[in-house]
Amino acid sequence: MSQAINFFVSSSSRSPATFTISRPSVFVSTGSLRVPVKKSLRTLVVKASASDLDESQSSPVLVSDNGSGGVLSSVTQEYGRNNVVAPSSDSSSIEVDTVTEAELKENGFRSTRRTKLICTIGPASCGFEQLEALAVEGMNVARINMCHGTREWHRMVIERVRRLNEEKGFAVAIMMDTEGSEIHMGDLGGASSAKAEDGEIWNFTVRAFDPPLPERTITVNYDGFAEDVKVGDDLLVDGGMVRFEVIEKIGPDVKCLCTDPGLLLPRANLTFWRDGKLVRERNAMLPTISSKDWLDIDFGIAEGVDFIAVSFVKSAEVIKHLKSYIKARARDGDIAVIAKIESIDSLRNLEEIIQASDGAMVARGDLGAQIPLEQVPSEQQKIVQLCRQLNRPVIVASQLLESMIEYPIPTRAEVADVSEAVRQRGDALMLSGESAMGQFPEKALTVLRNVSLRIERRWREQKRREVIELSSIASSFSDSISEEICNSAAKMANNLEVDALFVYTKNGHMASLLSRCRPDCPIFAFTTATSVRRRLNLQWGLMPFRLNYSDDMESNLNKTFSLLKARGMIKSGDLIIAVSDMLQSIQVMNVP
Ligand SMILES: Nc1ncnc2c1ncn2[C@@H]1O[C@H](COP(=O)(O)OP(=O)(O)OP(=O)(O)O)[C@@H](O)[C@H]1O
Ligand SMILES: CC(=O)C(=O)O
Ligand SMILES: [K+]
Ligand SMILES: [Mg+2]
Repeated sequence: MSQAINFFVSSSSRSPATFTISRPSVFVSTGSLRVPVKKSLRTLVVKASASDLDESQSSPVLVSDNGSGGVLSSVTQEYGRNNVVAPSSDSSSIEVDTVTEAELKENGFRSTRRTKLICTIGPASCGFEQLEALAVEGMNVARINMCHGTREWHRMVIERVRRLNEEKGFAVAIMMDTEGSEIHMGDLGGASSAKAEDGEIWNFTVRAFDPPLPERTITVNYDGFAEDVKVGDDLLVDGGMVRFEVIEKIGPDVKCLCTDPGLLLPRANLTFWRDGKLVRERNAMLPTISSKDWLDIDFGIAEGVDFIAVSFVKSAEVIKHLKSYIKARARDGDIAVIAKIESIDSLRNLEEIIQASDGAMVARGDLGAQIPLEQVPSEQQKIVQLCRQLNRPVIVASQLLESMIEYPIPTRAEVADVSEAVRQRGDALMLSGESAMGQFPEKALTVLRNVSLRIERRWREQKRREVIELSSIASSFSDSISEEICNSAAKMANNLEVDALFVYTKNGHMASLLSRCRPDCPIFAFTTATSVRRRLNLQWGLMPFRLNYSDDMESNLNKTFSLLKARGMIKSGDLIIAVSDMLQSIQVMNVP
């Protein structure tokens, strides 16, 4: 007979709620239905247990068959009996971005990309057609960096992305990245770059100038700079791209000798080192969110960005503060806050920072200017793993394809670096200069996409399941149930080799719990809110759909099946597992 495990869990919406897992078992018996679910020889035999057919128990049976065109469960049997079919005349529709739809149709479920891609938008990518080309190529999130450009410029980019989404059916989310108040150079008086030659003396000053700047002059944003540095200190631009030695201090001016020549870029980061150690003087006391950042944050809230990435986070407090600020001000209060891990302080308080935030970014550019470069890869791995444990999306950022700023193909080493980030199963990869001001933004994105697809496929083919043991993160009993359901559903999905996981989730939490398990199949996440749908764009393996649905899972499933079938995105016989945060159940079924 079929093996069923029934859990009785209190529930408000249905009477009496039953949580049932019928374990599929291979057996032959009259009345059971045989369903070939895969091309392999495996056969799923399905039968409703007595309790499942009990009319008083309206919860669904979980393993079911579509042999006769219906889904077998107490509820769907009613559909079958009364010839109630899925509400195909339902006027509501299902929204999914055009890229996901095309990918699904062309390559099928299994081959869709799981790793998400972020592009920093700058002069090389801000045109409507350029943005469209990136969206077509798979950009999930567009990042605007408030270190550069005016608010008007950023508003224009946001408007274009929105228009692209509305007119062309994309679902590109927007991430705003704050400037933060670490020490950096000014904007070079409008020049795009300046060359510092070996042996030249440059003046680093905290004085303000009207452009043009005097020759070999660099303005510094931090007033305490001239007091904090000492003669003999090393001054590193962008973590060592150009190096100077402090030779003289004259009031607000600091004379520096160029010891490693190179190109100075506007607003480049500055660090100073004494006896081989990073100097953290009063600049360590600078606020993480400056007054300019607060204005930018107000701008981001007003524009309704999806994510705010906070630069140079030092502690969890600033994240908590920003989250409550957003909650009080944002219309739907759901801008996700991403903690950028790019300083020594953020590494010291890593766990509490990630715990407080809605996601994290391994911002390797500035991180590599604060810790020895050889330490960056292990910190990356640690952050990626910790985010996975704590169920926070994680972005690996900076210099992934740095050479593609100038060249149409990447170096082998860059491809290896991207592969490693994909292999670590980070949620997202980010382009910076490559897409903001490089010569080949689309080509760089294509490289990220192709490497992601290949590594993900190889992983699946090798059946390299995670060794990572996911610890429980739930803070309430009901969260524990959700977590157990998602862990079990993901495991079942792998073992049964199902085509897709379906998750019905109002706030996205169940979807993220499934994503955390990194299952072999893609996860279709159905949510009622457009903002949640965009936010889920950042998470590994999730394909976010917007759909209106009810508390009745059976009708939701039928509605989804008919809408997706009509769009050619699924077909009869596809095997899926469905979970939802309304009715805590796991259902395994073939698409009727
Ligand atoms: N909006 C913009 N306008 C002009 N140039 C930009 C813009 N955004 C980015 N860039 C250019 O692209 C480069 C890389 O972008 P990126 O966002 O990584 O900035 P960054 O200066 O390295 O700072 P961060 O540490 O915040 O990432 C920048 O140094 C800048 O030259
Ligand atoms: C992305 C970023 O801020 C960095 O790498 O420093
Ligand atoms: K920034
Ligand atoms: Mg940075």
